[in-house]
Amino acid sequence: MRDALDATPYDALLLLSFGGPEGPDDVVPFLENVTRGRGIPKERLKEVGQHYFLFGGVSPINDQNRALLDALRKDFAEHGLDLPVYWGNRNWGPYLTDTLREMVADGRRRVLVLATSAYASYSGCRQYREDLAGALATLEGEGLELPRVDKLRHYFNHPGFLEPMIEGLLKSLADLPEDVRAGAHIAFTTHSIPNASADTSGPAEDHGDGGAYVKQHLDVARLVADTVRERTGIDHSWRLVYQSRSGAPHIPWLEPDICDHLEELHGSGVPAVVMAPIGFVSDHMEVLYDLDTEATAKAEELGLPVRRSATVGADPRFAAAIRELVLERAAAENGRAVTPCALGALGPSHNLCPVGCCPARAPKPAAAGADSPYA
Ligand SMILES: CC1=C(CCC(=O)O)c2cc3nc(cc4[nH]c(cc5[nH]c(cc1n2)c(C)c5CCC(=O)O)c(CCC(=O)O)c4C)C(CCC(=O)O)=C3C
Ligand SMILES: [Fe+2]
Repeated sequence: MRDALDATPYDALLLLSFGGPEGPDDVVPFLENVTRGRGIPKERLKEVGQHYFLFGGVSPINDQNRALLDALRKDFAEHGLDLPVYWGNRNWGPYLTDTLREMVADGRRRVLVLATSAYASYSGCRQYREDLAGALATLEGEGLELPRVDKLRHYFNHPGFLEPMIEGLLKSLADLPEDVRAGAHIAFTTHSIPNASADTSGPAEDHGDGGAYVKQHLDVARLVADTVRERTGIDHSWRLVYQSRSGAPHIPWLEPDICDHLEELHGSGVPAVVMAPIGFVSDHMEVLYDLDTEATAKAEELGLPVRRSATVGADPRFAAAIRELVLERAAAENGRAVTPCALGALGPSHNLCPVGCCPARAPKPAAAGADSPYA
């Protein structure tokens, strides 16, 4: 029998995600929650609403988070790690504030947060930290004793995040017709963000020359492409491209867009493409609509064979990686020496976001970082 694992000082893990509508009546209020104070054009919102209505008003993201919760609980139980796992969202129920209130009622004092975003950026990191601060402020206003909240480091370069991604990509390549397979190009995709956010993503030392967001994605793309070459013997061409752009057209966002990229590839005689959404943790709406619907229709129009590879989702290797990250962080908090696990050229990401990491346009309190107003 294995020794029980110990996550002290932590007494709970909180899965913190985006949230999504669960039926047609939820779509408009959900989009209002997402875009409150963010200046997204009305036209774009109508369009995005249609994406959800196309799927019955249901985002797949909630079921994927339920599957991830199951995978985490199963993995923890199998390894004798007695750590309760909770779930709260930024934009739809179960709402973060309600979950945190429930955690306080259950007596949780040291909470470790797993956000469903693997990379540094305002949208993928600080915005979640702002939501945590907002939830803590609400609970403080209710006179509750606040738990201490920490956030797990970015896991984009953890083998448990990368291995399922590589396997999915190999599967998609194998699924292409044989005559075009060897010549297939890999389009690694992630969410486009404003250039200004990309340039200031990550700690200050990364700002300016593209920022941590692009650097981290390029590191993953290179690693995955290298591994595919080692395993297949084929050197596929690849590029990091972007999807799901919103915001006003005159504001520069990361480019090229996947659809423009497909057109360009077709024009230069590339025989097939695999789209690999390395920027996302699960097959949620951005993947189902922007890649599987829109970009796939574009490829069909061009007569370009295309496949889309799977995201990690609730893969048991990802759940195991989260367990390892939890134990790694617990050891660090206890002052024990640990060797953080990370592949690629960048090394393990910081445990505590430094002051000025992924700044917001308008500064707001953010928890679980060096500038947190909550210890
Ligand atoms: C970096 C990043 C991630 C990856 C990291 C992470 O996963 O957190 C991500 C994930 C997601 N984004 C999602 C949905 C939306 N994002 C929007 C808007 C925006 N996203 C942005 C960035 C990101 N977004 C940005 C810079 C905006 C512009 C407005 C702003 O500055 O805040 C809008 C408004 C309409 C639109 O413009 O599209 C929606 C509906 C969903 C849920 C999907 C589902 O329901 O299955 C998920 C997982
Ligand atoms: Fe988004």
